[in-house]
Amino acid sequence: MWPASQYSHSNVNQSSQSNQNSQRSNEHQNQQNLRTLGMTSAISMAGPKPIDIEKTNELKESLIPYGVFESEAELHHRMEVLGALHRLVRQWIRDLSLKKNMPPSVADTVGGNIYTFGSYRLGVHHRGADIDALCVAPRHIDRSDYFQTFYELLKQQPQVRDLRAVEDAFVPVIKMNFDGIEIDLLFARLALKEIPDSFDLRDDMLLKNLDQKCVRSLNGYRVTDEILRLVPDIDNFRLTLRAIKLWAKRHGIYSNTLGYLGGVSWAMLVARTCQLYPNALPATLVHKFFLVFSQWKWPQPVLLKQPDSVNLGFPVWDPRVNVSDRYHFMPIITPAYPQQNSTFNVSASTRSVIMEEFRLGLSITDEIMLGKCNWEKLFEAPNFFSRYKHFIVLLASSADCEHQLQWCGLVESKIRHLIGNLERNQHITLAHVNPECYNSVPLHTNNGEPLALPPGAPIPTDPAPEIRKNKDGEVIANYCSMWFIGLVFERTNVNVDLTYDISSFTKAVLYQAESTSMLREGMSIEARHVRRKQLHQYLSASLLRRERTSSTGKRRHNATASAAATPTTPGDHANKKTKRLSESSVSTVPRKMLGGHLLAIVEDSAVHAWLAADFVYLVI
Ligand SMILES: Nc1ncnc2c1ncn2[C@@H]1O[C@H](COP(=O)(O)OP(=O)(O)OP(=O)(O)O)[C@@H](O)[C@H]1O
Ligand SMILES: [Mg+2]
Ligand SMILES: [Mg+2]
Repeated sequence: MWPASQYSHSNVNQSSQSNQNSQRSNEHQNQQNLRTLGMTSAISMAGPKPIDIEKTNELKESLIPYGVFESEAELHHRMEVLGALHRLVRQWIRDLSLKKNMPPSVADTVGGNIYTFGSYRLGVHHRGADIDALCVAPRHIDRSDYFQTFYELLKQQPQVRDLRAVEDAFVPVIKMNFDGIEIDLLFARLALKEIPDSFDLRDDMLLKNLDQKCVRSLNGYRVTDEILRLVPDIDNFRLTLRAIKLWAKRHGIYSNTLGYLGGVSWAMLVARTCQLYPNALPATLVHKFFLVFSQWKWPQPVLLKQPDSVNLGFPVWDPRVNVSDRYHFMPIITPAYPQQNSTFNVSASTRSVIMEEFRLGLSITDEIMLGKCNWEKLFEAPNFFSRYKHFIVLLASSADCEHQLQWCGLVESKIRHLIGNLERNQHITLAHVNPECYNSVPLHTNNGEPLALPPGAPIPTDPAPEIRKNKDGEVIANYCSMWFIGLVFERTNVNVDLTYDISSFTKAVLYQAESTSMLREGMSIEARHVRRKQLHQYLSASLLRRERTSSTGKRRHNATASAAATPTTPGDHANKKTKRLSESSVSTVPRKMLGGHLLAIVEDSAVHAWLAADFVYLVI
């Protein structure tokens, strides 16, 4: 039987719900008060005034409607899921040890553990968030075993859905949905004969002789552990971080993949704020967070402590040594050896979007602290779609639900390269990617067969429209996901050619899919320019209106617009391009071919563009 208490210290989620945990945080606080936290002394040691207590209570209340806190039953379910996973790991390691000719008496003692990290371990995960966990195995169990036999074992479990292995990633991971809970499970093999039950992974020397992938996999746990140790008061840190994470999600700047900040980066910024105001309460800490980071002199790094001087030869972030580290836009450095910049994906565009949000956050929290408005204002989602006149819509389609999950993962992980390409275009001042992924629901005919429609087309009823089929004559369902990028141009009345920026991106994605044998029939990627008034062709009016209503987390929208985006197969582009142009809403505009590029002369001199996977031309 899996001992739940084994995890009570590392897995407790809301400290207010656990005496044991708040006891731990008090002890922790006392220890922390004895030493200076962080790289500098505190900005203010001031304790709370009655108004801070009042504002903090209001803050806590205002978070509730957003599903930030889980119920006891939901928390309990997570513990059960972890228990089941732990038993599976133990069973797998034992069976495999026997298969590797280990005597049963020894196989019974080699152990193996699950360690949680990330937001769940920090105690700040919101409802529906994933659990990040690390499977730690003794030395005779290999990474290849993990991706073969353990994967197979998981596959046999009736509670496991959406199982996928990402073996060649920078940090290899098995992802799954275990009885309703999303799990990211990493693997590390230690150079030890056995892994005792409550084994501590803090010792840097454990990393000696481990391979890079194991070191990176252990890093998440070690970082989370260190963050908790480096904040002066864990409860205040947690509530502040919950508020900041919610704010960042609502404002579309929560995504490591897309070049904004991910959970661990937000945690470190909040931890630094807590160090600078060690006795402040969450309301003040949220306010000070915006004060500190709206003024931060990037690329000056954010560090939670003096980096360790361990030297085991693993690469660490150090701009004195690595020239490339000097070009990072917003370094936020993890506190455990080997220290890394957690914001490697941030670009000039994403940093300017984040900084603008910090400034707005400061002015709103100024008002809140003065009693001029309440916390809801901080969590109001700005309307992304009314902010820009021009957008690029990126469409990723495939023929099957499972393919779509994989395909979207790959495309999303590459979007920052498209942003990079657009940023380098001299006519573009800002390329602002919205981290939301919108899904268009496959449409069906009266016979229940799937249906694809070109953008802008009304949904036909009778006669039944053309059904897309593969080479074997089977009907192809169309799953299409969309991302939107808002564009700001430097000026109007110039010609802007985005052909290369777009096509180099789509080609690179297709190339990668092909070279990793991921590409399947029906998978396609396409980028189109749309103007604000054309957005209704992609997003339903209610969704466009809903921009301001509440919801948390990374949403996957169903964008049931009057028309679903047209999926294409990679070989389809040439035909589709001509077709799309002739169907375009600007078909009355005179056109002529210029040097292989279509030039559109737009009478109202507004920006116009046609984008295809391999063709883009803008006239401003
Ligand atoms: N860019 C990164 N650099 C360093 N560590 C990272 C990075 N991204 C993820 N990690 C590690 O993996 C952990 C889990 O990542 P994940 O994206 O699930 O974030 P999280 O902190 O758990 O927040 P969320 O609530 O969004 O899941 C992080 O806490 C961190 O330890
Ligand atoms: Mg997580
Ligand atoms: Mg995760």
